[in-house]
Formats: sequence, C-alpha cells, structure tokens
Amino acid sequence: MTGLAALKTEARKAAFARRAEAFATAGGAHAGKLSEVLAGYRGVPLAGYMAMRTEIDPTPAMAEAAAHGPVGVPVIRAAGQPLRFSRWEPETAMIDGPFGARIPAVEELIDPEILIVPLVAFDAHGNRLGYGGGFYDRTLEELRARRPRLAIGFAFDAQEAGSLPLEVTDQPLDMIVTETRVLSFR
Ligand SMILES: Nc1nc2c(c(=O)[nH]1)N(C=O)[C@@H](CNc1ccc(C(=O)N[C@@H](CCC(=O)O)C(=O)O)cc1)CN2
Ligand SMILES: Nc1ncnc2c1ncn2[C@@H]1O[C@H](COP(=O)(O)OP(=O)(O)OP(=O)(O)O)[C@@H](O)[C@H]1O
Repeated sequence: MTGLAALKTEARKAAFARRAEAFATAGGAHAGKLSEVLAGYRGVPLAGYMAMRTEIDPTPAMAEAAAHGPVGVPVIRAAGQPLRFSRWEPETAMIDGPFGARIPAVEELIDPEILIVPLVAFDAHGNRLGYGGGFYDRTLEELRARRPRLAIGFAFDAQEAGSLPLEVTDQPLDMIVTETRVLSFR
C-alpha cells in the first residue's frame, strides 16, 4: 500500500466510526435539508442511492423528486468502470446488486444532471472520501466531460473531517447537505 492509500484507509476507518455513531443516535428523518435543496430543481434528472450500512437515507427526498421527473440509483457495471443509473420510483421492484446495494429489477438508464453522492467523509471545501472503489470519481469525471453536473454530497454532520488525504482523480462536490446544513462551493 502506498503512503496515500494508507492515509485514506485510516481516514475511512475513523469516519466510518463517526458515521456509525451518528446513524445509531440520530433516529428519524434527516432528508429535510436535501428536500429543500432539490425543491429548487423540480423535473431535473436526479441520481440518488439506496442507503447501505450506516449511510444517511436520501429516499424521502428522492420520492418527492420522482413525482416531478426521472430519478435513478447506481448500478455497478464492473470494478474500474463508471456507474450507470437505473430508473427508480418508490414502487419500483428491487433486487440485490453485486456490491450489496439494492438495484431496480428492470433496468432503464437515465442521464442525471444532479447526483446525490454517498460518502464516508467530507471536508469544509467539498472534498470527499468514499469506499475506495473510485466509482463516483470515475462516474463524475465521465459525466462532467460531457457537461457540468451538480454533485451533492449527502452525509451526517459527524462525517466532516478537518482535512482529507486527496489525489488528482478525486472529483470535488459542488454542495454538501447534512441533516442540519447546506454548504455550497460554487
Ligand atoms: N448506497 C450506496 N450505493 C452505492 C455506492 C455507495 O457508496 N453507496 N457506491 C459507491 O461507490 C457503489 C458501490 N460501491 C461499493 C464499493 C465497495 C463495497 C464493499 O463492500 N467493499 C468491501 C470490500 C472492499 C475491498 O475489497 O477492499 C467492503 O468494504 O467490505 C460496497 C459498495 C454503488 N452503489
Ligand atoms: N477517474 C479515474 N481514473 C482512474 N483511476 C481512478 C479514477 N478515479 C479514481 N481512481 C482510482 O481508484 C482508486 C480508488 O479511488 P478513491 O480512493 O478516491 O475512491 P473513493 O472516492 O473513496 O470511492 P467511491 O468513489 O467508489 O466511493 C484509487 O486508486 C484512484 O486512484
């Protein structure tokens, strides 16, 4: 493991612990701020995610958005490949995907303008640490090469880190939304 990879592993471990604690103590609804932000973008194609483990759950905000326009959730094609997003509505039949997240049983791909991005840790500048697959970095790089996208990191306040180990392939977030705050970076 390189020095940087070791630092990322360490930062991930610390943030996982803080996220698990926030998840256990938070209880109830957390997507209110996310709903407020998304209400300004009705009908715009949106990528959300199906929460795994102790991730903060964006599905209430996704359900509201789905009443006005297309919403999708990530589908892994293969390691080292960007994600695809398959159409999701609250009633969509779901199956287990390859890496533990639920995916729609029937695939219908969408091209999202706005992405709600899951994360392990974030900093006050919009940098993000994920699970280490590089999936969202590759996906945002590919999508942004075609046109700008709005990437919104969604997390518990407790997932904020003072500073994060970064590499050139890390794609910055445009906004971070938590259970209490909205941070904008551009
Ligand atoms: N809800 C949600 N869905 C998502 C993501 C996410 O972060 N959150 N992803 C964002 O990318 C993709 C899934 N990425 C994942 C990457 C790794 C593992 C995982 O379980 N890894 C194993 C072993 C890793 C290793 O071999 O090093 C583990 O952590 O135990 C799961 C999902 C697509 N869907
Ligand atoms: N666009 C890219 N092209 C090539 N390699 C990349 C790209 N993005 C990331 N990587 C590589 O993928 C590996 C994992 O990246 P990183 O640790 O940033 O993942 P992550 O952001 O934590 O995970 P995820 O985005 O899946 O939640 C690193 O070795 C990184 O260099």
